[in-house]
Amino acid sequence: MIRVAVSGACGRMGSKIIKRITREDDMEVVAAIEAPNTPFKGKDVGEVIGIGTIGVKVTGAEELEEALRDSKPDVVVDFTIADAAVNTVEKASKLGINLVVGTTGFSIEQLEKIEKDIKEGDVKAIIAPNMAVGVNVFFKVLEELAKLLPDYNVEIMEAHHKHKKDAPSGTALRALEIIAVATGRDPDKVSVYGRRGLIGERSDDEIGVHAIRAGDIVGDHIVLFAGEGERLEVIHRAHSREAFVSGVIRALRFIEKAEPGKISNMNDVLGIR
Ligand SMILES: NC(=O)C1=CN([C@@H]2O[C@H](COP(=O)(O)OP(=O)(O)OC[C@H]3O[C@@H](n4cnc5c(N)ncnc54)[C@H](O)[C@@H]3O)[C@@H](O)[C@H]2O)C=CC1
Ligand SMILES: O=C(O)C1=N[C@H](C(=O)O)C[C@H](O)C1
Repeated sequence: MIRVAVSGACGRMGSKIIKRITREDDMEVVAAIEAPNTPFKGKDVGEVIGIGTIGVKVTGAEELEEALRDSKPDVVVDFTIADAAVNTVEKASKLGINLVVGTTGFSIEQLEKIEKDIKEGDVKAIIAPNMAVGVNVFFKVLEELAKLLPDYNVEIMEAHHKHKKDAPSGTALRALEIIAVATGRDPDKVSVYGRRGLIGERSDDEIGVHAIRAGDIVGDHIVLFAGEGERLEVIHRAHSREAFVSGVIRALRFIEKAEPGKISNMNDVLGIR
């Protein structure tokens, strides 16, 4: 049995991950962590997320370390916000617990800390801005297209629900990085986030990144490669969060095979080279 602690347990992703784990026969939820001083503290997480009692009480993140020590999970899954995920990684690494992190919106400094904690703790970790199988194939396609069409103008567009806190999405930023690196460009130097005013002509080097927030859009990513007289568009649309949840379940089954002290990604889980 894979013993799983879920941080962000009552959120859009955390609640669906818990629901799915309760239906799998090789894994179980042993801890449910929520924001500090959560009103759900002490309530059964199954009751809170509408699946009935599962015997796991919600704990506030102020007691994260204690909760992890007591529940002894094999893996902590984190779908929260960047600051919270940094803390989850720190505590889990210190206790030698493996990690699956889907949270996005990290700063460079936060990513450096995460990397350092995982290395020092020598734990296994899978961190990916998008766990959907299709998106990870989409990344591979983008890398190939960028090499095949190096002179084409690239624009990245993403659309998400109105509740999403970070922008652009972690997936759009990963797409930017993949395309820039594949064509020998520095993503930080060539990215242009939205455009406004009398900004002049577009340079050939730049990569535009645009974020839409509206209603209940689960997650769309569109990358266009435009040349003279034509354009090629690659589109991934998540219809349901189950696409991400399925990826999390695969990551949970893979993690024992991951390299300790290092951050693995969904390519490692899915065997994409
Ligand atoms: N990698 C992937 O495939 C996906 C990644 N995401 C990312 O996952 C994150 C969460 O997304 P949603 O579930 O839509 O957000 P949400 O806002 O519905 O859920 C986040 C949950 O974390 C809780 N939380 C806040 N601070 C906390 C703390 N210190 N400790 C524990 N819990 C805390 C909140 O109360 C909330 O219940 C975002 O960064 C999002 O971009 C979302 C979908 C797929
Ligand atoms: O917040 C979301 O919802 C999502 N976030 C991830 C991201 O930032 O890329 C992945 C997915 O698109 C849904």
